Order: sequence, then structure tokens, then C-alpha cells
Amino acid sequence: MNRERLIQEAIKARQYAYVPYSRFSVGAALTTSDGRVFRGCNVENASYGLCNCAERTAVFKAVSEGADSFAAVAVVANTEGPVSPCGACRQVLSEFCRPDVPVYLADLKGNVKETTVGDLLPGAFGKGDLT
Ligand SMILES: O=c1ccn([C@H]2C[C@H](O)[C@@H](CO)O2)c(=O)[nH]1
Ligand SMILES: [Zn+2]
Repeated sequence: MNRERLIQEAIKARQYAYVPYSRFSVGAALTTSDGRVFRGCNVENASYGLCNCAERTAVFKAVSEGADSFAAVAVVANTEGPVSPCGACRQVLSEFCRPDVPVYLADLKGNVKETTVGDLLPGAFGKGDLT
């Protein structure tokens, strides 16, 4: 799946965002190495600290369905310029993606920043640090 189609999947995911508190809807989509696509939206909670970002929703959906190798990730929000994933999501993505996995960050106006999981979290703490 190419970049534009994965961004379209993230836009579709965004329509289900549950955001009564922030009113900030985010959609994410990822492809797996075996060609599957998983979508996620942010899901908030009255106990604000339990809010889950779109990126982590997509990753947890994928991992819980047996996927653990991702090929590309897209994230979309109605921002002025490409959305920036939070630190928690950068860390969770780094657990399941090689550093060279592309990440497409987009707004709804067609602005896209193409980066990688490694560039989003240089020096990530990972499996290899656990001795
Ligand atoms: O990359 C991001 C940034 C923020 N959020 C969510 C968390 C919360 O529900 C709302 C406001 O921070 O947006 C995401 O889902 N992804
Ligand atoms: Zn996040």
C-alpha cells in the first residue's frame, strides 16, 4: 500500500475518534509485513489519564491479532501542519518497528511529513537494554 492510500486509511480511522474531552480527533493506520492494514483512533476517558492515542490503538489492535512486524505507519489530525506523535506512542512504535520504518504524519490539508520510527525516537530504550 502506498503512502497516499495509507493516509486515507488513517483519515477513515479518525472518524471513530472518541474525544468528548479534547475534541481533538486523530486517526492512525499501519501496514504489516504480511500485507494487513490496521486502523486506530484516539479513545478518551473521563479519567483523563486513561486516554489512548490513535497510534497506540492501531499498534495494540495489530499486535493482539498476531502482527508484530510493521512496514509503514500513517497518522492524521486536523492540525496546522503534520501532527506530532506523543512520546508514549514513539516508544510503543519503537518496540514493534525497525528504526527505518517510514512514518507519514499528515494534516487534513494535504501537508505530509515523512519521517521514520528511528528519527522520531533517537536513542530509544529497547529490548537490548534489558540485561
Ligand atoms: O499523536 C497524537 C497526539 C494526540 N493524540 C490524542 C490524545 C488525546 O486524546 C488528544 C489530545 O491530546 O489527542 C493522539 O491520538 N495522537
Ligand atoms: Zn500518543
